[in-house]
Amino acid sequence: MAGSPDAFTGLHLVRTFGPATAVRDVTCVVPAGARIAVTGPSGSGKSTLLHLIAGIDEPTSGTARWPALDGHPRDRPGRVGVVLQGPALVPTLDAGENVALPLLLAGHPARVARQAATEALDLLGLADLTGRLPHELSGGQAQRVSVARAVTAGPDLIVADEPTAALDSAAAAHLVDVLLAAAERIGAALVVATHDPAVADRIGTRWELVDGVVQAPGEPAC
Ligand SMILES: Nc1ncnc2c1ncn2[C@@H]1O[C@H](COP(=O)(O)OP(=O)(O)OP(=O)(O)O)[C@@H](O)[C@H]1O
Repeated sequence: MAGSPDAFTGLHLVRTFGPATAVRDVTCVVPAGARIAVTGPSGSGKSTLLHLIAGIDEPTSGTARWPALDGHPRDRPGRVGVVLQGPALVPTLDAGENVALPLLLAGHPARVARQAATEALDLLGLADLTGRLPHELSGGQAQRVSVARAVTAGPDLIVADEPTAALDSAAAAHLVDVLLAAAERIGAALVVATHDPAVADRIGTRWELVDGVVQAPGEPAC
């Protein structure tokens, strides 16, 4: 998407937790429509970097910007879609209600939110799951519903932290299909943290994190 503003830019991002430095001077750009896999060993800072990119955590120093949003994600509900590790659906709401939630929180009327949720589930081939409660879903189905929830408000950027971690290889492949299809349909950039080389290969550009620093041989992060 040449000419479109970048989804995210990070300048000298540092995030420390007490004496531990999780992200160490990362300068990176997520262009509009990009497909980026963030890989690296356990504890290398993948989740921390993704939280900074999603705007759900603040850097200790450095600058995080979302040019496509013209503001911070906290002030632009639904414009950054987030899929977190593990079960993240509200257990008392059915799949359709979970997917409608970001729009309800952004102040849309219930009827509009429910309609958009139905369309998001439909587009991703998940319509048959609409009325099911989270405990009636498999792990893979729950993660696919989480993707629908992340995209229902039409974000510019989708951030998914180890979305396939608890899934077998077939369910992981299906989840990647759903993520890529969702990003394509809404024209969003996609950043996925993963341990799984097969998942990383399908996403595209790879950022390798080592000890809080992005190593991206042949494919600079900035
Ligand atoms: N809230 C926190 N409080 C203290 N330390 C933290 C916190 N979050 C992360 N860390 C530390 O920061 C470092 C990076 O953690 P992070 O979760 O970002 O790595 P990761 O690459 O996502 O790991 P994994 O692949 O195991 O999920 C680790 O040393 C971790 O212990």
